[in-house]
Amino acid sequence: MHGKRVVVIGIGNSGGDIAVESSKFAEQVYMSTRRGAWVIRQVSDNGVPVDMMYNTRFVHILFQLLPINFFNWFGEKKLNGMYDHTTYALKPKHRLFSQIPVINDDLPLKILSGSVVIKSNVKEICGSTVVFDDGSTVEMVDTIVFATGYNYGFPYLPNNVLYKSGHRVGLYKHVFPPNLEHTTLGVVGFIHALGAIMPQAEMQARWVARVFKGLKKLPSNQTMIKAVDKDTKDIEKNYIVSKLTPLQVDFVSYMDDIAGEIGVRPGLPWLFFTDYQLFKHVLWGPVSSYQYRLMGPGKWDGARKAIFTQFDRMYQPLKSRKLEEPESSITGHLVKLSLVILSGGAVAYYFHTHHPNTIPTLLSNIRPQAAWR
Ligand SMILES: NC(=O)C1=CN([C@@H]2O[C@H](COP(=O)(O)OP(=O)(O)OC[C@H]3O[C@@H](n4cnc5c(N)ncnc54)[C@H](OP(=O)(O)O)[C@@H]3O)[C@@H](O)[C@H]2O)C=CC1
Repeated sequence: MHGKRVVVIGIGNSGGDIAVESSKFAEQVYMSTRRGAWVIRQVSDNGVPVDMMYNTRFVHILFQLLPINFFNWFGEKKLNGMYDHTTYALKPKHRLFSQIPVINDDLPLKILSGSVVIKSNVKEICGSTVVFDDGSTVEMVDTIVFATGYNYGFPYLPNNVLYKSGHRVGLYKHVFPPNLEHTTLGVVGFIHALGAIMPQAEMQARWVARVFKGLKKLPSNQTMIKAVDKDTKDIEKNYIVSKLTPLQVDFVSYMDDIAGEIGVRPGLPWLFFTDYQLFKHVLWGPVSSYQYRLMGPGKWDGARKAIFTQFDRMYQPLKSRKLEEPESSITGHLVKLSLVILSGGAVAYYFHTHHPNTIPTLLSNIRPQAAWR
């Protein structure tokens, strides 16, 4: 890419990475998008990694209680507060939580400094000239990168193994083909969520191991097929599922769901009464793999301590210069607590009056499991 004029087509996470990296050496990078994208940062408020900040049970409960449009509005406002997506020519046609966002801390800076220029969709390519939908052109282009996504397929499997559910390869809970006579195949890592793949793949692998060992039975083929189709319908309610983006799951719901299969899902009410300090960490802290090692098969005695110290480990590399720690303010804590109690009360009251079944259903979903009681 050194000294080249580059056009990157597609503004997914591949396109974002390629544009940013090549802009360090290229003469000029252009990035073409047909519908734009929301660009989010990995480093969130106070420098906390975005998944440590938002992949928490508290946020997850709010997502279940409040309408998705509220989170779209809130998230888009926060993102535009950092860099206005219209000014940066990024503003997409879709809402924040209906597509995979581009996670890229550097892209806005590259756009601001002019080393990456956002363009509309490509209309045609004439020799070394690229013509865009809005009539503008870029001349003397050396390299065009098609960062236009993947086709997902299993060409090495017999057709009868695959069950299609809309755009998705229909796997029971994204792992088991639902129409096999015997459970001899499990697919691990074939999902996408706003969270790291490693803990999700680990959870799937733990389930697969138990099924293959005969410790856990799968439901009948018909039940699995029904569940696959329901899952596809559910995700399509708020998310644009296409052949390019068929793998989406909700991080916490999915982790808890598979954990339920294994018998390792932590129950909040149970923790509240038996270990309040741990309850607070499990409710407010990131849903990391440690939470699924507290009890049940695969229990790890170090899990509780690991949960309490996960932020220490994250901050450790930053402690490269000794500074005085700021004192925590009691008033700040009290204000935060009152806000939480007030908003929690308001939300609970609203749902109690408008949707009387929601709260009992939610509580029954987060109850402790028999496997580890
Ligand atoms: N660091 C990481 O964790 C990374 C993760 N990934 C992941 O890999 C997966 C694939 O990502 P990626 O390769 O970016 O692919 P995506 O499918 O996410 O994005 C493809 C992009 O190409 C555009 N596109 C597709 N077809 C056309 C076309 N015919 N004409 C014009 N534009 C087109 C799409 O536009 P439109 O939206 O309009 O359809 C979209 O902007 C994703 O899950 C992604 O998150 C990828 C890179 C890095």
